[in-house]
Amino acid sequence: MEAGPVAVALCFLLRTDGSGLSVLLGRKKAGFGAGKVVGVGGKLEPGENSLEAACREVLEETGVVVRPGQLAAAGRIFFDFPANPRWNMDADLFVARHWEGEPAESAEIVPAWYRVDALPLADMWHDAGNWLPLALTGGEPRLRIVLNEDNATVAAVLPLGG
Ligand SMILES: Nc1[nH]c(=O)nc2c1ncn2[C@H]1C[C@H](O)[C@@H](COP(=O)(O)OP(=O)(O)OP(=O)(O)O)O1
Repeated sequence: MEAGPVAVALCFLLRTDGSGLSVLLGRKKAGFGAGKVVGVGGKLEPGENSLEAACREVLEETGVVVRPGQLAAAGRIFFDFPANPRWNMDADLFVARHWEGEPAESAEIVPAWYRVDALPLADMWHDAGNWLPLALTGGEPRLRIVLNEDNATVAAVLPLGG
């Protein structure tokens, strides 16, 4: 029997300053997607919902304290890896404009602020351009991203059914 997708939660901290809207992303130091700039987040632990997982991952990866009530739903993306279905992930996206603390490097990521109108797409997963700008600007994407056999480039972007 094939296992279902792994549930993950991603949380994008957003701030506005003189140069416009910026988002906190992280360069991944190890694990899945190492070397890439990625959203802060990761897999749900048993018994956790995605809001709780998002808050825990923000704390673990950046040291920032954000509470479930400070998150707003920002979409849902199913990362579909037909060549390696064990990597399939069902990601709930959140944004937050309020939190406590300053981001700091952790064992998992090096966090940094990026302008939303100048996202580091060349350093991210190829699919990020298909969903991240929309998610950060209130478009609430609900998409299935189908990866090619190389598990990297995008084969198709489809609406999420159901
Ligand atoms: N195609 C894709 N595009 C993207 O932008 N992010 C993706 C992606 N496929 C997976 N991800 C993200 C979602 C999730 O946050 C992350 C993988 O989860 P984790 O960071 O928890 O995995 P790791 O293997 O590093 O951690 P452990 O759970 O400690 O093993 O990769």
